[in-house]
Amino acid sequence: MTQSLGAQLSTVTLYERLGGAGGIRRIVDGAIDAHMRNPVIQHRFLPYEDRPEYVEEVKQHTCDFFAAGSDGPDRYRGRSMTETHRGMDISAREYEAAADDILTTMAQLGYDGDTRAEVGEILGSLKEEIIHV
Ligand code: HEM
Repeated sequence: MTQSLGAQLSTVTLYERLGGAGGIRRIVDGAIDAHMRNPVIQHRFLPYEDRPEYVEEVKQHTCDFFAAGSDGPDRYRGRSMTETHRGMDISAREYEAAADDILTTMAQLGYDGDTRAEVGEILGSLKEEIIHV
């Protein structure tokens, strides 16, 4: 019997639909580039421009974080979301700008609406751990 689309989707992890480690890396690279150009949040990221090794480390942590959160391999060794963003006093507007950058990058890379919505939900679930902490 042919599987319904819903049943097929439930057997393919989000990690696989994101294109695994390579796909996630393209999303993270594109999103960080977008953050650097986004007037709402660029001031948070531009100071790191002259620390390429550190940016690479944070990008690697972010890739591992996305992998772990999408049913891929769990190698995340970075800090918790609250610990990472504590003291930055990130506003809801800044949070939305960062989430928009990620979802817009995904649209530009050709990810379908369902996959983008799923990532959007995961991002939404992290909001309270990131803003005003
Ligand atoms: C949308 C949801 C967000 C997620 C999933 C997220 C995730 C992460 C992760 C995984 C790291 C690396 C942690 C580590 O290396 O230990 C990180 C670092 C960072 N994030 Fe976020 N973040 C989000 C939103 C934001 C927002 C809205 C801002 C500011 C407007 C922000 C600013 C930063 C900065 C500046 C760093 C580098 C911190 C440092 O090491 O000094 N993030 N984030």
